Amino acid sequence: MAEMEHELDLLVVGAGPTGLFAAYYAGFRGMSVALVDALPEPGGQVTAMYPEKMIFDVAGFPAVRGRDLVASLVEQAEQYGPLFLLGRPAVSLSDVDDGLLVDVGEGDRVRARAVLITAGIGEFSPRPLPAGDEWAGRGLVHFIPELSAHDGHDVVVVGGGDSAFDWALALHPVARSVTLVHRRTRFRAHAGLVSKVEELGVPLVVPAEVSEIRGDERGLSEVEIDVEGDRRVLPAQTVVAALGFTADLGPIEGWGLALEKRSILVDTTMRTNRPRVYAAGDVAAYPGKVKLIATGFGEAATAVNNIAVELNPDAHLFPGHSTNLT
Ligand SMILES: Cc1cc2nc3c(=O)[nH]c(=O)nc-3n(C[C@H](O)[C@H](O)[C@H](O)COP(=O)(O)OP(=O)(O)OC[C@H]3O[C@@H](n4cnc5c(N)ncnc54)[C@H](O)[C@@H]3O)c2cc1C
Repeated sequence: MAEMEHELDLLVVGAGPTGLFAAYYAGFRGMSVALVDALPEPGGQVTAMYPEKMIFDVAGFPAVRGRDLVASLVEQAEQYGPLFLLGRPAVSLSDVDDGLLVDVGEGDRVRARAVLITAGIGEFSPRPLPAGDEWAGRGLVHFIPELSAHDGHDVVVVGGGDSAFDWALALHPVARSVTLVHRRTRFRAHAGLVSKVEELGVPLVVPAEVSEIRGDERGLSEVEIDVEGDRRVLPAQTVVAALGFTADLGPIEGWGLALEKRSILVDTTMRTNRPRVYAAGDVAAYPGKVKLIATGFGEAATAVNNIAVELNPDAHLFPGHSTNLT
């Protein structure tokens, strides 16, 4: 495929809650914007780790399910038609005339007048399932963007933490069967969550390890597990390897930014030490920082309004009230 170069006012690196809200805000301020994320789905930590959990501390929502919050953020951002580049890591950052050039993999680049890094805790890599990671994308998944894709499936969930039990709970109403397999007899998951899954009658097979995944070109069809030396075969069209994620700022650490531990130092305008490069959300550090969704939203607005002035010195820092749009 031909390599592409996109040219925009603002590139947002990371489509988690902070990046999504920043994309909305940049559109509201009249900027053209692209969002790049290494994950194939937007929503950052919320989508990857707790889409089914209720969140109670997002302003205006007494309770909101993770996936619903992400869907609303996407809908809000889409009003201004941002370009989504998903499943693409931002690899390098270099200065060019009047802006910055970011390599987003596969030879594609984004030329932007400013860059806002909302990379959270970095790129996630799921911990692999040793006995079958070659089935990834063919029935083996590490997280589930759309529950209905597993409608009527026999599902084997592997893991013993909160996410494994969250997936078992979420899949139970749609799947034909759900079985949870864990290599230890004790679970790291919250006891209340374990009880809920037990009450649903989901078999918890412990101590057991997946020894082989089998199937054909259409996808996987069964999972062989080793239960203390006994081999058992479970039918499965989906295996959820909920073994956790490792997160790493990766290439961003080499972008010449002032860092503190694994975060990017910013001033009160969210500006980093590199011209026209800003940071917000979990990845941004300053004294007194609190890493929460609510904080990221405020920082996104601060960053984008300051970027608006940096790109157009005649613009006002205060954006006006969104209520004036109607
Ligand atoms: C289990 C759990 C429960 C939580 N519960 C709550 C809660 O109740 N309330 C609350 O306020 N917060 C909660 N949090 C924290 C909250 O999820 C984070 O504060 C929030 O997700 C931060 O959003 P963000 O957009 O800044 O970063 P993230 O959500 O981390 O998103 C960053 C995105 O950047 C992408 N990225 C990173 N590096 C690159 C790169 N080089 N190129 C392309 N993309 C890249 C990542 O793939 C990711 O999608 C919880 C977190 C966890 C793990």
